[in-house]
Amino acid sequence: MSTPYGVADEYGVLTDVLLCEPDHFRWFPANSVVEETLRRGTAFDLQVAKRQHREFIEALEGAGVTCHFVEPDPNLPYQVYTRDPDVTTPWGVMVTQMCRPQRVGEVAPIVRFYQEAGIPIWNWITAGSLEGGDVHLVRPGKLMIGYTGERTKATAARQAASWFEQEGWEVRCQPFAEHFLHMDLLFAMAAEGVAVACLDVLPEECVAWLKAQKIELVNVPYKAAMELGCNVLGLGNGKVLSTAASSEVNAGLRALGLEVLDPDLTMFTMGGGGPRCMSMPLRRV
Ligand SMILES: NC(=O)NCCC[C@H](N)C(=O)O
Repeated sequence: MSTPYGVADEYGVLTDVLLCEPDHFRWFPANSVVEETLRRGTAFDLQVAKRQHREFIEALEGAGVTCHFVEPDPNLPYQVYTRDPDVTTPWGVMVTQMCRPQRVGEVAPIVRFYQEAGIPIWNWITAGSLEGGDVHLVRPGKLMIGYTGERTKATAARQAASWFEQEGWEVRCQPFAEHFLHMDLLFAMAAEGVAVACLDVLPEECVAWLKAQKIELVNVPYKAAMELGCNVLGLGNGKVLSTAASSEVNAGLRALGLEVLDPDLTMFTMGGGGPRCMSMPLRRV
């Protein structure tokens, strides 16, 4: 690796991560999860969100991860989901292209962060929108990009795929239904060769491809997936960051011998994003 930053998979020991404080976080209808939250009339509470985000940081720091922060911008209510405007690769950052008008501006503080940190920009998506929640480095050399045609367009998925393929990677571009927002509502790596997956929904050919990569899948039922049960963050060293509400998923991961950290993150999961959406790994070893 030519720089001290870079990520080739989702389970090497996480040393550095990019977050954003939820100073300007609020819910607005942007996806099926938050639409359901609003339909139920659940009250948003910024103080609770701030307290939960602090617990999230404490869990990461307790696991030895250094947290870096992008500058919060009052115009960007979903900036806390740092997964989406960028993807760290072994060669530098791939800056993505956000779909929703309310999130397009996230590119500015993200790029400013990388420039100031001296982390190189490797590539920049130009072929339509692509959001980081759809990009999964399942093993070094094996990438899956989900696309619904909404948040991530097929053209943009192919553009990203071509850059990874030029580096010798195998890339699977996987279509799925728009209702599920990002692939990381249905699937995420938890540890080497272990992922959580909503088998009710993931297309069969996708499940077959993951199994061919020798990935064991911990099933997450539909209802739990819509509560962000799949949205875990692998920390390496046998640790995984999930949430307190995902008790069945956590039990499944513990049964495989993994240590599960489970802060309460309901203010964020009810907005459509969990631990994976709220973090962009900058370096794994
Ligand atoms: N990777 C993710 O799934 N990110 C969550 C984004 C949630 C945010 N409320 C959005 O709709 O864009």
